[in-house]
Amino acid sequence: MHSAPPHVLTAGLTLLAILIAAIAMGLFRKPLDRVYITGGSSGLGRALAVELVRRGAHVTVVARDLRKLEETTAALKPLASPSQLISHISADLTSAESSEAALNDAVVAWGGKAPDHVYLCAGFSRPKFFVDMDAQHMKEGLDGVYWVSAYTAHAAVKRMVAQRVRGKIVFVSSFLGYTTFAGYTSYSPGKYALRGLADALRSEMLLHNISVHIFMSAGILGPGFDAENEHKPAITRKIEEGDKPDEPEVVMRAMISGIEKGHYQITNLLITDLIRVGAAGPVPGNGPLDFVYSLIGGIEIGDDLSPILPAPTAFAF
Ligand SMILES: NC(=O)C1=CN([C@@H]2O[C@H](COP(=O)(O)OP(=O)(O)OC[C@H]3O[C@@H](n4cnc5c(N)ncnc54)[C@H](OP(=O)(O)O)[C@@H]3O)[C@@H](O)[C@H]2O)C=CC1
Ligand SMILES: CCCCCCCCCCCCCCCC(=O)[C@@H](N)CO
Repeated sequence: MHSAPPHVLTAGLTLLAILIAAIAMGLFRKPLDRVYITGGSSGLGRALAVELVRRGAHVTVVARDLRKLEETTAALKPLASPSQLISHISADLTSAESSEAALNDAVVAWGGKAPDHVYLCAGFSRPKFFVDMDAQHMKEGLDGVYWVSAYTAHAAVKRMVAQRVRGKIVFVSSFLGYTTFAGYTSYSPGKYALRGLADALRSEMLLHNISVHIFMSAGILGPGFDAENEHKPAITRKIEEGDKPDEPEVVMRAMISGIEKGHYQITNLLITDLIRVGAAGPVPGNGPLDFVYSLIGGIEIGDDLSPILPAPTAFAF
């Protein structure tokens, strides 16, 4: 019977003690994800902030209204452990300068490190007939739907690539970024444009190990939806009866589940999938069911919405 000589035992025990101490000090722990959420003070963005704080990330939310932001971080902090950094930044993201400044502010808390997850949830919608709007309304549409995300994506990608941070950029477009109808002449252009940006960026970011996703959501209940409904033309309302909007938490789960499945274009409604397979272009699909969708989605409906509308179409303009 051989037993280990005492000096080997001592060395082994010392190594073990060092290992236990290192684990206790968190030396082998993966650093927490640094998450940047635009539009994080309301609706989908806020639901996402809550979820990602619960999952243990550092979370910074960005929006304009400081009061809503303060209220949001006050609700987030009790969900976080002491090591998680929770903060907010007030900025109007429709300008390139303030978008870059907001991101610069955010990274200070992370020791200058770029975010590894960027969620672009900010956006708004004011449905109106084209004939009734002025040039200012048209411009605000593109600013508040396209530029509000494009500038932040640009600032974030520059930092992430420079620092070789692998991560994710997630755009939030809409069902109305594939197809559209009366009432959305100031909204759909920006949501289509986001898809054009994301499609090209997805391809470029393969070179940098950054995955790009775009969420083509159906209706989301909440303050944004209430505001758009105040002035929504009756025909717009009527066409939308084909969609039952969901609570932000439900929509947020569909978005996260799409990301986890590795989907590039994420959907949360069957009609969106039918339209996606016809409209998506040269980007990855979501699996074998896409073929089935394309058979149904290929049926031409033109301007006759009767197969999908719940009632005969008598519109009050
Ligand atoms: N609601 C719906 O039915 C649908 C919505 N979407 C899209 O999903 C996203 C979330 O929608 P929803 O949950 O309704 O959002 P909400 O309207 O509830 O919240 C919008 C958020 O974006 C912020 N925001 C808006 N404009 C700016 C700006 N210029 N600069 C900085 N922050 C801004 C708002 O804060 P603040 O005003 O303080 O700046 C708020 O935090 C949007 O992009 C929307 O277009 C897609 C499909 C359906
Ligand atoms: C030409 C083809 C027409 C087919 C119509 C069928 C069903 C209607 C589904 C409408 C879903 C709208 C969800 C997105 C809403 C949105 O993004 C805004 N609420 C913005 O906030």
